Amino acid sequence: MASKVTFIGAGNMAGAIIGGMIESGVSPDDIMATSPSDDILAPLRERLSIHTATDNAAAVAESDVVVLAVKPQIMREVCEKMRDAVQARRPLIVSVAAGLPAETLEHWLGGDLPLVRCMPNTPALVGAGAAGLYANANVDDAQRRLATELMEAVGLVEWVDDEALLDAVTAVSGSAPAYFFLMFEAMEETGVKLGLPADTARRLAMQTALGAAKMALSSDKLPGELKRNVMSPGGTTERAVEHLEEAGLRRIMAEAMTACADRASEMADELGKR
Ligand SMILES: NC(=O)C1=CN([C@@H]2O[C@H](COP(=O)(O)OP(=O)(O)OC[C@H]3O[C@@H](n4cnc5c(N)ncnc54)[C@H](OP(=O)(O)O)[C@@H]3O)[C@@H](O)[C@H]2O)C=CC1
Ligand SMILES: O=C(O)[C@@H]1CCC=N1
Repeated sequence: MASKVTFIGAGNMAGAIIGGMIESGVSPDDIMATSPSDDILAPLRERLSIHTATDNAAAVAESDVVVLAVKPQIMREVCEKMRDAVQARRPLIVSVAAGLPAETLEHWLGGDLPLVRCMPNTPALVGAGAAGLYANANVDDAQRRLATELMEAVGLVEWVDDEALLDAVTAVSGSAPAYFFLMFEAMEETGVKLGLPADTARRLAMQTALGAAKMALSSDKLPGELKRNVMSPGGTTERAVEHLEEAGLRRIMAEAMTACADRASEMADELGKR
């Protein structure tokens, strides 16, 4: 990727994407990150050799792609302060913020801009991210390819035609690493109660999740069949899976994921007013 990409905000999500980009071979010379605090930027300069700046408008002036990666709560102020620089340069805008609608972001930045909304996740850091992308009507084919190239450097990319579906993507993948991390905590705790050392239980649980995901991704069988293949009749897995089903795991997942998607749309109502 020869385009100059600037990340406005250098926190968890931007750090994960930048780390994954460099790991995949993108030149650090093409990457810039901004933050009000040089304490956050100094390690990025030293560890990753990327460019950094504390002035968002100055950074935008040299960019082909501007990734908005600050918290949704401060996005309006951040966008309005760099509006003139954005309008002068007219880069492709990529927002990773949960909830905030494309039309609102475009308006805060002065209007009539090519803007891609992206819902990534933090496994981007290890090249195993999953992202949903939506393009507004100003994005041309070359810019769509550019956004795809940016996010494919750090994982899977799925485009959606309906912006509202990004709330579903948030529930299925954006927030979902946390569901699995919670599961690892629970499995480790129980492994310890059953007598294993904590680090042994943790490693076994994590390796099993990795193996199950790899196997499901490479298999032509659906997850239900792979699950049944582990469940010997009258055996141990059957007992565990019956317990999970009776305890309502599917209902709990449905409620949690619906709450997640609802929160994204609530955030659009709370924070996304023009
Ligand atoms: N974390 C995740 O898993 C995911 C997050 N997202 C989205 O990514 C965005 C960022 O989230 P996340 O990385 O978790 O948040 P973080 O708080 O980790 O990162 C945001 C960064 O922006 C910095 N910042 C604050 N003000 C400015 C400013 N004026 N200019 C530049 N930078 C500024 C903050 O600095 P300081 O702390 O000093 O204020 C902080 O380092 C959010 O919109 C979120 O919805 C999307 C998908 C997944
Ligand atoms: O929790 C959040 O709001 C952000 C968006 C998706 C993951 N983290």
